Amino acid sequence: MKIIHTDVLVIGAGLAGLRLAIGARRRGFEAIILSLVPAKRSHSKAAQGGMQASLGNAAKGQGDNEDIHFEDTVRGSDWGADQDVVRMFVNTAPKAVRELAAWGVPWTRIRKGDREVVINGQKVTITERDEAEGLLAQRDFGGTKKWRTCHVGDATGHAMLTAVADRAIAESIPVHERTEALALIHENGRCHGAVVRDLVTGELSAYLSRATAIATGGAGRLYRSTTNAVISEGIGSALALETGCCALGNMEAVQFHPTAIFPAGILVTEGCRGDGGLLKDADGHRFMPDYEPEKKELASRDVVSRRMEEHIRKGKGVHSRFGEHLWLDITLLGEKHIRHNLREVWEICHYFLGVDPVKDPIPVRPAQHYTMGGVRTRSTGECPTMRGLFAAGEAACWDMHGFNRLGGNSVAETVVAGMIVGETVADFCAGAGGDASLSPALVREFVAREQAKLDALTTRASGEDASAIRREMQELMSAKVGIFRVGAELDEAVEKLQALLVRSRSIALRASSPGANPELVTAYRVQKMLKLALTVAHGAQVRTESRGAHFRQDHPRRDDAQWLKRTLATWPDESATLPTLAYEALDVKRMELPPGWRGYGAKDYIDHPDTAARQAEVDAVKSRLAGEGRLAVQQALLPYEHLLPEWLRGPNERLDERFAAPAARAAE
Ligand SMILES: Cc1cc2nc3c(=O)[nH]c(=O)nc-3n(C[C@H](O)[C@H](O)[C@H](O)COP(=O)(O)OP(=O)(O)OC[C@H]3O[C@@H](n4cnc5c(N)ncnc54)[C@H](O)[C@@H]3O)c2cc1C
Repeated sequence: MKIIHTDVLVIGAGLAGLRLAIGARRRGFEAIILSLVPAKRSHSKAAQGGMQASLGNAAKGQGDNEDIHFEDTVRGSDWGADQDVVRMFVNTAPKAVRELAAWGVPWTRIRKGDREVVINGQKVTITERDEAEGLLAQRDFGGTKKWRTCHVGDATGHAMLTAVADRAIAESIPVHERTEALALIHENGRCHGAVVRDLVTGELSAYLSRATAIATGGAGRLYRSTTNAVISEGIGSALALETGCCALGNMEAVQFHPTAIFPAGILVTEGCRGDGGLLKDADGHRFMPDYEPEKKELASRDVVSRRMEEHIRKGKGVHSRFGEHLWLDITLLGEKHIRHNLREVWEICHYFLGVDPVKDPIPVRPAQHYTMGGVRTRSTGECPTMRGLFAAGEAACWDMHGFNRLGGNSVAETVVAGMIVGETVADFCAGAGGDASLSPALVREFVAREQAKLDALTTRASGEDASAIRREMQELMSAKVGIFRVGAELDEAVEKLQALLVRSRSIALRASSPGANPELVTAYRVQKMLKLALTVAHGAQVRTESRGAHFRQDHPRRDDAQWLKRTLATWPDESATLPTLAYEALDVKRMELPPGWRGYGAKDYIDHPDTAARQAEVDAVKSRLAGEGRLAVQQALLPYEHLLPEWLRGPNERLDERFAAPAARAAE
């Protein structure tokens, strides 16, 4: 048995895993990163539209700051987010975007003077300030009050991942690609690393580490229709779940993106609507202003996706041989803008659809896009119930997005979380927590257990078909645990998923090769995916309210009185067919932004009993400190800086502040 030792084992080589490993390496610790694919093929590469950071450079972003980004994110989350984490995030995002610029990300820059843009369907001229010439540009995105999304055309993830992966190479961090973590090695609430399968040879090894971090991305492939890559199967989250003691947070919070190309499910970025694209129905009518007069196409994703499906249900969808869809019309942006700022969109439409978006509308319908839930951690990234285990990025629930993530906040989260959690991991390795004694027998036992599971699959003479089970799971999730949910259908979904899980325990293969064998991979992954699917469906079944992306037709109101809490799902034991659910209350008395109306979507919610008192306190602090500037008010309401590593504390500089009169600056 091969045993590999390292200080830090990072499972996942997307933006979050790479940035986390760089942080630990810079503090002097050895790190190894595992990845199913070469690092630069990780799913982060697919991010198109951009990264939110409140720089306030662009004319339409003027006046932006951390407070506005904070409010947008908390409202976007439908008050599900941890406000400490959101504060840490909004303060660090501008630093992260600048770090990436220094690492070579060719951010789209501002050119001073007049330029024509499309706002609310109209061509408008805006003037970029002289002093902003050459600074990072921002575009508009959904659910935001300011233009805040920094981007590299519409290939932002590509540029970011290339730069961060190159930085990891420069820091001499090895990526063991085409390897897959199958199980965490743990004992008495202490993680010691993972059992890892070589996807080419099939050989199992033990990777032993002082600290282990899960950064394995989302679980989109639980659904049939998703914008996610084929490797986004949520396996890292399942590894934590299978320990029996780590919880997954808010798994029922699943995002559906409004503009997936129909029927392929490939994403066209929110940047299309941010730049002025319109949603239209079968009659060519722009319908979003009818539902959302304030934010129109740029309400948050959960709201727009629901409105689109509602409109299709009213008979306004476009009929095609694959089913119904709506149109995304970006023709009004003009060829120059599309070929320059939305080049990937043009190419995707051209090559995958045979549609020229310069001249023709794009067929779209919402599809699964993002996993808000994940491995529950503290605000600094460590798992509260397993020492030595950490998580970051889409696989984690630390919990920045609550029940709905804003566009552009995910790639920003990956690098910010990498910066913060990388420090937590390094602190852990440097402190007493980094020492752990481990018996060789335990390692042998974990490896043998995984080998036995694989052997059972490759030697069983007859049994269930792994691909068929997986397809049934995906169909079920899309049909019954989608955008609109209802109790009876969720009951049915849970029951059928349980039956599929039982069937998956007797899968037999046609190809029994223990090495490179896609059928074997499907077989062992689907067993884990079904457990995840059950955390989603059962969480949705029990949560009898609507919040963000979790919408119950039979319970359409947000109910803060009963449900202002985070779902924690654990898996009791290998024979179980249902997760155990527990709940963690969110503390309204500490909230900087107490629950209220989001500014879009339904205005109909049940208040938490503490909301009115906390709102009165917040108002009193704001009026008492009115003359002392926003930072003083913020500190009084929710002190969070102690949670950040020292080098990430402190305010961010902005153009407005640099050019402001000294008196005004002091007040800031
Ligand atoms: C089409 C698309 C466009 C998007 N555009 C944007 C955007 O414009 N702005 C934005 O903010 N967000 C966007 N997002 C979301 C964002 O891209 C992702 O949430 C984010 O990049 C996830 O990064 P990550 O590092 O957490 O995971 P990933 O980049 O998904 O990386 C996961 C890594 O884990 C590895 N892995 C998985 N399982 C295992 C295992 N068992 N063992 C070993 N390795 C494993 C994989 O190989 C991979 O290296 C988009 C998402 C999609 C689908």
